[in-house]
Amino acid sequence: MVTRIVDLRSDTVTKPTEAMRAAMAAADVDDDVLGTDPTAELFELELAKVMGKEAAVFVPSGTMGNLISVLVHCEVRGSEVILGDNSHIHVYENGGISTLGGVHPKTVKNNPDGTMDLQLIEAAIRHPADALYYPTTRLICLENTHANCGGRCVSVEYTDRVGELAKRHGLKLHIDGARIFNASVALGVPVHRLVQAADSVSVCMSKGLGAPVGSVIVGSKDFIGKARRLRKTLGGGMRQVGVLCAAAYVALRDNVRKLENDHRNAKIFSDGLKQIKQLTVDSTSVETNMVFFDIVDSSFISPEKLCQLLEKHGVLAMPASSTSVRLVLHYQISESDVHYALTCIKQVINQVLNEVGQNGGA
Ligand SMILES: Cc1ncc(COP(=O)(O)O)c(C=O)c1O
Ligand SMILES: C[C@@H](O)[C@H](N)C(=O)O
Repeated sequence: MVTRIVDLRSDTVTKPTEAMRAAMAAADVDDDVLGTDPTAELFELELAKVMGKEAAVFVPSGTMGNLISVLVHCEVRGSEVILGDNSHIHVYENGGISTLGGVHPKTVKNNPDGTMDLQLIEAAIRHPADALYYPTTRLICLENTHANCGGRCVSVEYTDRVGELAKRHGLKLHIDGARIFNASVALGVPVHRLVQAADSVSVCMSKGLGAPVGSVIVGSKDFIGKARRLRKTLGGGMRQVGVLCAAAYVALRDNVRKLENDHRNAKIFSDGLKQIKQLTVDSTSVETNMVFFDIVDSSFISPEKLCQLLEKHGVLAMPASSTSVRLVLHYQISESDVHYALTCIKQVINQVLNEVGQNGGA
């Protein structure tokens, strides 16, 4: 009988706090499609200010935030976007920019730290004056923190250099900032400075910040005007959305300060995993709330099997590859939960080792 749940599958699993639920219940609402929901307006103004941009629009998900941003920047037929081959937009968003927006993705290899070599980005750019048979590059996308690169932070210096490169070539820069507040806290750089070079940012309120639903796109007034219209086209126009914005407002107010503790717990987890000889973890890559670890010999236990056995102890995690597992820390995971999960991982590995009759143990 499982009496304790430690959910490390993702920071998308965070549930609304009592303060969020109270704010949702008390929210002053009206019809946001008619532009009159006061709580939505208040929250959008606040987030635009925090991010240092002119305007903002609330959207149901980070996927829609990225989709709308790419499609507004690439509204001319035959447009191409340069993005990481391991980016969330390219890997986990159903190819929406192409299937719904007709935008052509031009991938550049992501480095382990989440960046793309500037020379490779520049080499990938295709200009309108180029050969008739080329698409035209109109946008570069970055991701900060970078989820598939272990939640690594992209520095403000690198972001600024990509912004300069984009401007030099008449391109726009979008940042998938699903976890931009994690990057800001880990780098010690104010979030508005971190995204200063970007023309648009999609910010998730529903991950480490803990709101139940939603993301926000920030950018210029003109850009957000087009984004709001495209949101409606995509069926994302919401009526009394102030109920959700009220929770997002509380998340912004209360939970940014909790991110540092998530990063601390990730480090504690990573250090504990290093003590288990059947596992390897690159602790230098643990910069924020994610920990990826490899099973040294996945022939004795696969990531899927390990996650299945851990679930019997109430520890929930997700395989990241055929040899690795991803753990994501969030403010509903305590340090005690971290130590409990580590104990369960050791127990499961010893259990399997005993079953296969091997010597040694975790
Ligand atoms: C880096 C990144 N971008 C975008 C998204 C999409 O957000 P959503 O799940 O709200 O569509 C996610 C994950 O959820 C993500 O990890
Ligand atoms: C899986 C992915 O879409 C999600 N953003 C996560 O990190 O959990």
